[in-house]
Amino acid sequence: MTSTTVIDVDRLNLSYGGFHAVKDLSFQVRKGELYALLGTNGAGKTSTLETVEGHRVADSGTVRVFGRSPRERRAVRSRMGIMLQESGFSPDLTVKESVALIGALSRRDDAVERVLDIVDLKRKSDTKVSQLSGGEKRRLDFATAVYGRPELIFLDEPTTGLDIQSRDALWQAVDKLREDGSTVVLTTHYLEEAQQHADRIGLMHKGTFHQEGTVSELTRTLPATIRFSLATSAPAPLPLLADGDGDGKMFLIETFDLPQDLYILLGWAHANGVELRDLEAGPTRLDDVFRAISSD
Ligand SMILES: Nc1ncnc2c1ncn2[C@@H]1O[C@H](COP(=O)(O)OP(=O)(O)OP(=O)(O)O)[C@@H](O)[C@H]1O
Repeated sequence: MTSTTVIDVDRLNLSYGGFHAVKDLSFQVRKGELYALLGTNGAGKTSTLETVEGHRVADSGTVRVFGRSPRERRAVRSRMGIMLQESGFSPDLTVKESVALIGALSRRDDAVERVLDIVDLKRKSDTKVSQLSGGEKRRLDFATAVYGRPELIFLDEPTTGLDIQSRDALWQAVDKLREDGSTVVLTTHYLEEAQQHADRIGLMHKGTFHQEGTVSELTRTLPATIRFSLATSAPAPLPLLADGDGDGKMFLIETFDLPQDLYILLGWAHANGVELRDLEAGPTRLDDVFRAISSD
């Protein structure tokens, strides 16, 4: 563990009765990183995060947050902002009262108006929680992560139920928090958001990491694809190994060097006067990595 390590999980094990939900899991999150903990349903993400947040006790292994046990609530909790899947604000409180309550509970300093502005709920300040829409409730949940600019922020499926504008606004706010030095741990099933925003990803499956690394480290394990069709049969043999669709007109090329193979294919088409119809060159996406592990 170095001075820049914010979270240090070492050989964590968690069980429910006889069911071993998290198995010897180790990872670290460094200061300023956005670390995405992703995985298949039931992989153990929530159980792991609950332990890191100090809500659950490990069966074995150690968890350190800012170098201390997350169970040391006073020392550690005031430095964390946790946006749960549902915060459970009292339905009878107004939005403004709920945000003020976050301040009181977190013991962090901030101005309620500033937080309302960031989560775009100023116009709803005096509205009761029970009268908010699903997306507005989600933005109120986000206030728990924003209030007092916590050093460590947990975002548990933060954009579920948000429209595209609210999503963009949330990610802008997260970017701003990161500029101010916050470290972020994200879980989400929206893989394109993780692909776009995460520095590193821990990909869980059946209680352990299937892979861990940057987006490019994860996606480089699978080939990218080039797809096209030909209007007529090819006048010369294709320059690359391709799968056809049976009638010889649709082709799929799998490649670990997309720019190079695209260059070769376009050069071949040009030299032979061939029209490549419906040409699509797609880099490997996290979805592809996911599909590969889900079929294990
Ligand atoms: N209180 C509990 N009692 C028994 N089993 C549990 C309990 N909580 C979780 N589990 C089991 O532990 C495993 C991991 O659950 P967990 O909620 O950590 O997964 P997850 O990765 O967050 O899943 P999801 O993406 O579906 O939310 C699952 O198989 C789940 O059924």
